[in-house]
Amino acid sequence: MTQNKRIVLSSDHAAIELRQTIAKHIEAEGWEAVDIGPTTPESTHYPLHGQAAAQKVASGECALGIILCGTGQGIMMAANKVAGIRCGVCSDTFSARMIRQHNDANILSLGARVVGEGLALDIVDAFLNAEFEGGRHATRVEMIEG
Ligand SMILES: O=C[C@H](O)[C@H](O)[C@H](O)COP(=O)(O)O
Repeated sequence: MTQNKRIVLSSDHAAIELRQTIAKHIEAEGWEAVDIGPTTPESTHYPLHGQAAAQKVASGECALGIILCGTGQGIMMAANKVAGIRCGVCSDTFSARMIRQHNDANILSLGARVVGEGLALDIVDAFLNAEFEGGRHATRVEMIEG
């Protein structure tokens, strides 16, 4: 893993509490949480928050990102529109590990209305602690980038 330990977090209104819990959890594990909100519960638009987090990863300011909405799906779609972003939605730890190892994903998306807190934290740990394997997977990731 890179020396950059900054992990950007963002969500829409559906996932504020879980996002803040994840931020505290990863800080306790030695990562630097860059939580870009929102912090108030008013209804908001997930594309804004997905794209804001994606920009921080694409620019190199943050090494990786964790984004959340109700299902994780809409905010993932928005993040993946930013060049250089590979974001997957995960509801299990195997997928969270594999999107790093095989797909070199740089953002994890979670659905706060899908997974409970305990599982979400395990998924986050699986994602952050996995490493891209390179080799044949690098060839395929380059093909995604076009
Ligand atoms: O993919 C979209 C997300 O799940 C949103 O969090 C969800 O659509 C928000 O729904 P609502 O406005 O009913 O809270």
